Amino acid sequence: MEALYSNIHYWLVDHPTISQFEWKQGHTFGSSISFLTISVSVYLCLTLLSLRFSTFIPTLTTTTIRNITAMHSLILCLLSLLMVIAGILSVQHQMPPHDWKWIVCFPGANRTLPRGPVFFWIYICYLSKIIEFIDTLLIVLSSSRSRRLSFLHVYHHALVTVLGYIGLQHAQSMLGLALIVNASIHVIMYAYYFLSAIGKRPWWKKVVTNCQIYQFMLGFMISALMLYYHFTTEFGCTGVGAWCFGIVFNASLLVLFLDFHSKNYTNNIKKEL
Ligand SMILES: CC(C)(COP(=O)(O)OP(=O)(O)OC[C@H]1O[C@@H](n2cnc3c(N)ncnc32)[C@H](O)[C@@H]1OP(=O)(O)O)[C@@H](O)C(=O)NCCC(=O)NCCSC(=O)CC(=O)O
Repeated sequence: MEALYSNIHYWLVDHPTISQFEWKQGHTFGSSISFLTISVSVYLCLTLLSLRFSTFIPTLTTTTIRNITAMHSLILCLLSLLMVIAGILSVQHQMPPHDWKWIVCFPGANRTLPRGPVFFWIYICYLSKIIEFIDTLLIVLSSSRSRRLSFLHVYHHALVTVLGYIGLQHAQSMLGLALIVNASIHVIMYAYYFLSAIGKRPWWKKVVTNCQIYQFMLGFMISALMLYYHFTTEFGCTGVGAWCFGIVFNASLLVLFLDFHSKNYTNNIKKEL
């Protein structure tokens, strides 16, 4: 058992590529402003064009689209699970001994650089947000696109990538925790999408939405703690400027998800009554 743990720890934390990782703008793959701008612009342009010219876009047969979405969702589900495990091990490894405050507040005044295993996995999470653009492509190519290509979906996919970039660039406090929480939610979300795609639509759709809503609420609570440390400790916390963008995004997603919740589930209760 111990040998298995050491092996996992080596491949997820201690391997030189991971332990010596450093986000260097312009050097690390995907770290240039042009990479970010082009990726997000191409994503938005193609999505808007597909909305504008939806009648010209062929829809794939149900079987083809289901097989591709099932495979894509399974890959993202497993990748998210990997990020949860690696995120926990990396935080444990990189956190100074018994300094629990570090989880929500990386020491400021140039004392924290975006390097080491925690930032490696945040970086993988950032790249995974670009892979998640494929979700939108799959929706566009499916027959249910008019129902599922929502503002919430496109807004989330475009902005989360930008915020991941800004967070890495500024070694934003709380990102390690955000990685673990968000990847955990994505494990169940992509499991839900996988099961839907293979025709076994789970009964727990509402549970997934509730978990997403709790995630955004938790974001506010942890932020309050981070701000407390920021204003009461000698060096403050890193990336408070980047956090300002993040918290506005968090608030907007909370509003959009509450709206999604009331539209999708409140009517069901009324129908049941
Ligand atoms: C329960 C939810 C996860 C999903 O709600 P939806 O109404 O979109 O779900 P649904 O029941 O229509 O989904 C089932 C349909 O999705 C298809 N499907 C399968 N895999 C998919 C994938 N990877 N991306 C997009 N769609 C996919 C299935 O084949 C099925 O199609 P068919 O219906 O044709 O059989 C919800 O809580 C939610 O997140 N809603 C917002 C919509 C969204 O885009 N969410 C993801 C990004 S936001 C996010 O990720 C926030 C976060 O960080 O937590």
